[in-house]
Amino acid sequence: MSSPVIGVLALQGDVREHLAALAGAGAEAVQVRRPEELARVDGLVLPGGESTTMSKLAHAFNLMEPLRARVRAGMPAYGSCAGMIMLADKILDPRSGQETVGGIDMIVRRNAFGRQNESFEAALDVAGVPGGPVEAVFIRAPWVESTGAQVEILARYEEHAVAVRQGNLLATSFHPELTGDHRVHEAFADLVRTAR
Ligand SMILES: NC(=O)CC[C@H](N)C(=O)O
Repeated sequence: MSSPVIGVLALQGDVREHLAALAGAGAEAVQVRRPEELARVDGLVLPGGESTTMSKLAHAFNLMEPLRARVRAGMPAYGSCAGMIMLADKILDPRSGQETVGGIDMIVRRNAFGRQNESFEAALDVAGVPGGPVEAVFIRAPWVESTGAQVEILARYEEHAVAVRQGNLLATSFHPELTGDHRVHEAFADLVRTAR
């Protein structure tokens, strides 16, 4: 089967790292900054960065409604960290005017791990990612506060859900794009192939 074309939302954040991880996972990876570019991809990664800024830029680039429409229509999407926040139906503690694309029936808490623990790493078993624990890098990460019935929790750190899936939507609190381990991106690329 030909490799799927996977976009990385390139408004802000660690776009390059996701492009490299997708290439490492055998996908064709392209940047998405305009509605025409979004229309051409089979799946989309929403990177880590700053969800408030990403939300504002998505509006400024006329991407918010097209993103919502494609997610509603079933396009596979994967959000890491700020990208997870973008895929959440609800933010517990949004900045004023902060909106999300939504799609995953969950409430997330931004910067949830707090000052003492702003950045840390942990080896986590992630359901659907074979081959042993994933080295998970958390940077001012959100956690999932609560989920609806359709949401599958794929990983937890302590008692908190930090990786989830609902249908074709995948989200992690952590940043697999920073470790050189491409298994999470491979799992997402498989999801995109299956959905095509
Ligand atoms: N590394 C990250 O993506 C941080 C996310 C950031 N704290 C936010 O609220 O968007």
